[in-house]
Amino acid sequence: MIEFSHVSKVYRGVRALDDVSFTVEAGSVTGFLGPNGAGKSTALRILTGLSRATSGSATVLGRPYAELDCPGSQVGTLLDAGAQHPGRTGREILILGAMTLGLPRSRVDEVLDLVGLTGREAKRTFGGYSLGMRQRLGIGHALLGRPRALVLDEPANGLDPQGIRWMRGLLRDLAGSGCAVLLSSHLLHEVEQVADHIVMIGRGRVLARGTVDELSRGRSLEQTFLELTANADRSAA
Ligand SMILES: Nc1ncnc2c1ncn2[C@@H]1O[C@H](COP(=O)(O)OP(=O)(O)OP(=O)(O)O)[C@@H](O)[C@H]1O
Repeated sequence: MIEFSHVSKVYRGVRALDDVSFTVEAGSVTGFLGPNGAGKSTALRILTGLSRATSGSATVLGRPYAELDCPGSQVGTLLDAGAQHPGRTGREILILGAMTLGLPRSRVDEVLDLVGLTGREAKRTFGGYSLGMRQRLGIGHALLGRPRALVLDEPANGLDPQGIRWMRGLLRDLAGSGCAVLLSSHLLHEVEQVADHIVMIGRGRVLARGTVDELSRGRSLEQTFLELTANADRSAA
């Protein structure tokens, strides 16, 4: 469903990704974990056609993102919740997204309901939105076209505890209906609760992948994460 195959990316001498391979199956949530600068955003940008791999390939639904027909209705993406015009209202942003995808306006109301934004909040301009509201709107925007794959970069960032619980339920429901969900996060505890599979990267390389149980091996996921990333730092030094 989502596949990275031997993806490497070099930015002017900086190796941001080094031979990254993993898959995300339909009907599952994969948490993509790594410390700052590990290469998570670079990988997600390559997957969604915003950046080009130096070598290797990344595909969604069997094809590179740029080659998908109407990608917005097949793959939902949220890479930067702040990337909207500050003068547009939340509703206008969703209406524009719905129009681009050829969807009726009724879908906008469904999505607002799904992400828990009230009619009053939807009438406010994006510039006045809190980070949590931006995340909710961004997730709603990603879901407009009822995509079969969802790619989210730090979606829980800025959400309050109720928001985090809401998102967990939403992602589980989406996976339950067959969607392939890939999300990056720093929130280990949160990822532990929502993900079926984990991929840990450090310094651009996959350090470990497997189920939460396989990776934590009776300890906390945090301990495994800290140990693996420290080892990666030591071997790079
Ligand atoms: N456009 C760019 N030009 C040069 N180097 C870049 C560029 N984008 C990312 N990098 C470098 O690539 C590496 C990976 O960065 P990336 O943003 O993918 O990491 P990340 O895991 O998403 O980090 P964070 O959790 O801090 O967002 C870093 O060393 C970063 O400095």
